[in-house]
Amino acid sequence: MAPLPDFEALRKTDWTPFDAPSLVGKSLRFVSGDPQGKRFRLRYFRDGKNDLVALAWFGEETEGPPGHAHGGSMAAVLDEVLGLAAWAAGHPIVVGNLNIHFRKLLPLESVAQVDTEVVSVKGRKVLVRGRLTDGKEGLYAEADCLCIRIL
Ligand SMILES: CCCCC/C=C\C/C=C\C/C=C\C/C=C\CCCC(=O)SCCNC(=O)CCNC(=O)[C@H](O)C(C)(C)COP(=O)(O)OP(=O)(O)OC[C@H]1O[C@@H](n2cnc3c(N)ncnc32)[C@H](O)[C@@H]1OP(=O)(O)O
Repeated sequence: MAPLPDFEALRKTDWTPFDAPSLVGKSLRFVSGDPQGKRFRLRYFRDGKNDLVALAWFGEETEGPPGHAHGGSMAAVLDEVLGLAAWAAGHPIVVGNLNIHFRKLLPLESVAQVDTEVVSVKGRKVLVRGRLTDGKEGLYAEADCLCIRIL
């Protein structure tokens, strides 16, 4: 069996844990609902700038290209994390448009980092930008997520 992800080792010292269900309820099951699952395992934090950040483990069941994550699995993670970033910034939204550039294959059984930033708020439209990386120089994907306020 593959080694379990060591989230604590990857967590930066100025990150504080973020409790997603207490903000948006327990319906976020597709991506982050099973912290011990074989597909995804996610942990949420706020970083030193108060932006939402996620550590996301891509298990073997996310496979697309041999040995690597399916693009749809990366899209699912980005959809949830960037939408949740808007909620965490005080905007009750759904995702209207998610535009992803896939830059590099993401190896299975590895933990990736998703950094987020709310870049603009115009009326009901909240634009969130995200980067899915290896936590260092390696960029797997970057995305712009247009969120629309529903409340
Ligand atoms: C019945 C259940 C509702 C329950 C809600 C309760 C809880 C909230 C739900 C989820 C939150 C939970 C956790 C959040 C964390 C992660 C989220 C996961 C992300 C998702 O997985 S979430 C599911 C996927 N998501 C959808 O399933 C959306 C389906 N869709 C719609 O629900 C509508 O389509 C909507 C609301 C998007 C817009 O509809 P609408 O009628 O309210 O607004 P309208 O069309 O007037 O647009 C207003 C202005 O936004 C611009 N605009 C709209 N859509 C655009 C687009 N696609 N591209 C570019 N611009 C767009 C217009 O151009 C206009 O711009 P302007 O004002 O400048 O003219």
